[in-house]
Amino acid sequence: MASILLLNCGSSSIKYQLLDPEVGVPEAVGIVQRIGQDVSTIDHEVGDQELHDERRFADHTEAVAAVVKMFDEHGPSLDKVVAVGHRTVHGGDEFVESVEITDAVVAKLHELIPLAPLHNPPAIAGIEGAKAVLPDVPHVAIFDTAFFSSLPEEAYTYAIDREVGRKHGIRRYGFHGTSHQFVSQEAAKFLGRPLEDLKLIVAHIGNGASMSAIDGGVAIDTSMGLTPLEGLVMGTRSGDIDPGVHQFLVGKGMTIQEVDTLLNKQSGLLGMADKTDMRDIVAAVEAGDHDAELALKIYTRRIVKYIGAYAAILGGVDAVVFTAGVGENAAEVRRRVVESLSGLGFELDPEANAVRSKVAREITAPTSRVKVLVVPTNEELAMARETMRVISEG
Ligand SMILES: Nc1ncnc2c1ncn2[C@@H]1O[C@H](COP(=O)(O)OP(=O)(O)O)[C@@H](O)[C@H]1O
Ligand SMILES: CC(=O)OP(=O)(O)O
Ligand SMILES: [Mg+2]
Repeated sequence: MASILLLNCGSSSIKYQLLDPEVGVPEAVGIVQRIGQDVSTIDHEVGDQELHDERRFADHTEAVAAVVKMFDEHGPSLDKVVAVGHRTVHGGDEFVESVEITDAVVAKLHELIPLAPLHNPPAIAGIEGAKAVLPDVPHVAIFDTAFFSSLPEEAYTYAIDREVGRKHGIRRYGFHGTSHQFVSQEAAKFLGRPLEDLKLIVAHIGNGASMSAIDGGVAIDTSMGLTPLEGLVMGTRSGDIDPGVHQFLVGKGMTIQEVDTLLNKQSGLLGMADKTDMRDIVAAVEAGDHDAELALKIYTRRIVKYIGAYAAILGGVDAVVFTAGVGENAAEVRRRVVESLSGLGFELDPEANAVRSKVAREITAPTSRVKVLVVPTNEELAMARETMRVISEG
């Protein structure tokens, strides 16, 4: 029995699991939410016990301590943990694959904070918090950016002055890589075809959202860029926008910091319709709310645009794959996207699309020119496997 503790520290949350990668079924699963707000919550599931607590966690350090306390009080014991895997969003140029975390690695992660200000500080807090409690086991950093280190030069280079680009390391990195890779492998298994033969478009649509074009298992393009702001419309992020907006708003009296906060935290679904959660958006649309309807149209249109672009870049597409919180659960989003693509031969199977399930499934009709799949992601399982690989090779 080799239990691995997996920590996925987001900007305001920590998702965690205790998992033996060979068994695949978690021994414990939990989530801390609304870290830093007036009331935070922690939910810890072990066996058929579901524990819930509400308290303020001022930061990720306090939240990690609360997670450890849950394990101490309700189990399972962390004594048999052999390694800890940490989701680490930005690896920059420095890290193109997972690494065992040393003090030097933590120092580099600090240097990368400007590239992922919402994501890297929580990861560092998670690493420091978990190392304090489990100092004698290896800790492994698994980078969102690693899977996209295969991007061709013409996909990762921005069309700006090349000296400025090189000097400051301005390039597309791509994020959610662990999920894009895992889901593409699962899609190949579902289709019963070798991944090497498949042209796939993966849409990882959660609170943060990104798409990728994957040719034979290799990522050749992705929608997130230097930072996790580019690309799709997200819960609070604008995604693609005219870069001229920055200068324009600064001219109107905003500071560049305020513009950055606007685009990262006050835009997307929240900015357009006052709600970040797709369940609330869909409910508002059903109630006839015009802002929510417009937000959903903009949101789905962006996904449709990327599908068209990536089908063209790939030179054909075998399957489009939806995953993550919205992709797996929001049938209305999938319906709108697939129906918009009818001109390209996409044909939705409405009954299959309405099914709620935790397993991979197809949601298009047998006559559809392109298959559309829903494939649940499991970043924690992929992270556990990766952690085992690093420590056994280490
Ligand atoms: N049943 C549901 N129907 C529609 N959307 C859902 C449902 N459950 C979750 N979501 C959406 O998924 C999002 C969370 O997705 P997730 O992949 O967990 O995101 P993240 O990892 O970025 O926190 C929520 O903000 C919500 O918009
Ligand atoms: C990189 C990123 O956007 O991550 P998340 O979806 O967890 O916010
Ligand atoms: Mg996520």
